[in-house]
Amino acid sequence: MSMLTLDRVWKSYRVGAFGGRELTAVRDASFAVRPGELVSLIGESGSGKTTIGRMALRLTPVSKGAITYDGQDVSALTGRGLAGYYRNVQGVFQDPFSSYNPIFKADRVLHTIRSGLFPEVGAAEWRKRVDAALESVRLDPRQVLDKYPHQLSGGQLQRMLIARALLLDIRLLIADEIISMLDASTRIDVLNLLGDLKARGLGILFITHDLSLGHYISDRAVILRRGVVVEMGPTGKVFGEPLHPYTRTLLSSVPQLHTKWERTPAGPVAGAERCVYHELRPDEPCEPGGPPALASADGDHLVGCARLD
Ligand SMILES: Nc1ncnc2c1ncn2[C@@H]1O[C@H](COP(=O)(O)OP(=O)(O)OP(=O)(O)O)[C@@H](O)[C@H]1O
Repeated sequence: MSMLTLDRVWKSYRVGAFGGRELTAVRDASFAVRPGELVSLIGESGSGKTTIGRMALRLTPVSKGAITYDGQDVSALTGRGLAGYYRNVQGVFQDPFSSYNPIFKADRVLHTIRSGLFPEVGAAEWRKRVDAALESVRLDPRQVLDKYPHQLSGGQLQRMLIARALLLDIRLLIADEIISMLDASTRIDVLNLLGDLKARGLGILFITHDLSLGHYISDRAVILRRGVVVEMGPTGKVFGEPLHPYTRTLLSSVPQLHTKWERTPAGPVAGAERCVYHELRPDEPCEPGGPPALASADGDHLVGCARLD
């Protein structure tokens, strides 16, 4: 069973002077994350990835549709239900420095959990749990405890946030661009760590604009373009046989050694004249606001209309 499910989720922001204009950041998005599964949510800057993560964490409300966790509508949670949700679901974000208060020692993020959520656990036992959580993110407690944020590297701070999530014994991690700011070797370490967590049964929504990283560890990939899921499925299929021209454009624009990287062009994507969606569903109309669902090309490999913009 899926733990986190997005069911036809929309998000509109009020923008412009006095909020007079509406910007639709997410349109009709549906996908799920299951226990022990890493789902990559991939798209360019501005495609709505962070908005989806923030809605799942209830940091911003859903405009239409529903996000459910174990079948319960996340928007409807209050009081204890909401507290219980955050015991199960936590987010880690791109900039680890912004999650720490520079005037407090970094391990405060680990200790405040005890007073807030585990007051029954004694100090010695908590210390043991903190050490175990740090070791499971491959940090040496002696090197990171009792330090201020500026005395630690971005990778160490990022891992400490993951350790915090583990101390909470969460079931789902929403990881938003968590490795973008890390150096190459630390990135691989954190990716490997996510692989370990997955093996322990954690579900992970891995938000990234970097296809090569998305490919490395993910079980399923969801490709987002301008707030619309254009393709999704097992990562091997999406990357091996991309069906939507946007996925192909993204894949072909992954920087390669010795070639100059051009950003993916704005506007209609190249190759949109072939629409696999309409080959599968020739009777669907193709018009703005058109086909809402994705068509199945091969089991759980789904594709959207290539012509909708
Ligand atoms: N609080 C907000 N108010 C108004 N518009 C917003 C708000 N947050 C995001 N947006 C807009 O919604 C769209 C999607 O933004 P979002 O941050 O979700 O994209 P993203 O794919 O995560 O991009 P990035 O990788 O750059 O963070 C963008 O056009 C953005 O400007």
